[in-house]
Amino acid sequence: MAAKRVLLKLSGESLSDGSSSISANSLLRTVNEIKSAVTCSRVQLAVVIGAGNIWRGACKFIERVTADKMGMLVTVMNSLALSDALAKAGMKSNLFSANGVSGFAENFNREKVIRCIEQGNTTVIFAGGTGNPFFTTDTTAALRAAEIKADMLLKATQVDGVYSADPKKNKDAVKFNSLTFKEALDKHLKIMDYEAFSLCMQTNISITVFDFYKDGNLKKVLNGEKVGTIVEA
Ligand SMILES: Nc1ncnc2c1ncn2[C@@H]1O[C@H](COP(=O)(O)OP(=O)(O)OP(=O)(O)O)[C@@H](O)[C@H]1O
Ligand SMILES: O=c1ccn([C@@H]2O[C@H](COP(=O)(O)O)[C@@H](O)[C@H]2O)c(=O)[nH]1
Repeated sequence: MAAKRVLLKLSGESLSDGSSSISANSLLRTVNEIKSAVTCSRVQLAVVIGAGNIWRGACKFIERVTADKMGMLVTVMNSLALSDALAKAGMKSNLFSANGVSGFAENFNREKVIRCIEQGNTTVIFAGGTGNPFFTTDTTAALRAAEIKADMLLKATQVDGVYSADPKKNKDAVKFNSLTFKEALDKHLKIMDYEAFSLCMQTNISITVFDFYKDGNLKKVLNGEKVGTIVEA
């Protein structure tokens, strides 16, 4: 059976314990979840990590474009942390960044990335967002998934799937086991932004939204078990 090519979107919070933005324990847990999942399944893994643990891109004294650049830079920091923690756990990774962050990461180059993924035995990490302001790392994940022709996008988050409304704000929200891209877009479900859903719809890459904080869930998703919510055509 051919290896599945998977784009895993981690939130910045996966590196944080709440009191410190990047905590050793959270990094270790995240890496252990990845390691135990990839060692038990045939998978070519690429990762995009958000910046919500450090920067959310808003401040009245900072222009939106500047704030967005800061957010993209934070994803470089988080990616560097993840890359080192993977290395400590004995896992190889290759870090590519949008825009030049010379000396910190290699520039994103699609052909090189695909060669790297095909050689296997590495986790490719995409830093620096799309390289453009006004976007998010969810959209980055959808974009990179399309560029590398991923089979699926996994959104690792703090909720156990897609709900009719934000379950953290609405106790009556109802969970979907599955839904179509069109439904997700029409219902304005804010678990991911419009651009990310729309790009995955155009490229026919399914999205699985699952609770990353339940131990073993990533492994279950990669092994094809029904976890979370799947959004597909
Ligand atoms: N319809 C919905 N179904 C499920 N969750 C939803 C929905 N609408 C909004 N949410 C919220 O979306 C959040 C998604 O968070 P996500 O994992 O993207 O973290 P983030 O804060 O954006 O991370 P980062 O900025 O680091 O990428 C969930 O915590 C959830 O509360
Ligand atoms: O392509 C991109 C990606 C991200 N940004 C900015 O970075 C922050 C952090 O990303 P999250 O997805 O919210 O974790 C985002 O809010 C934007 O400000 C960007 O401009 N372009």
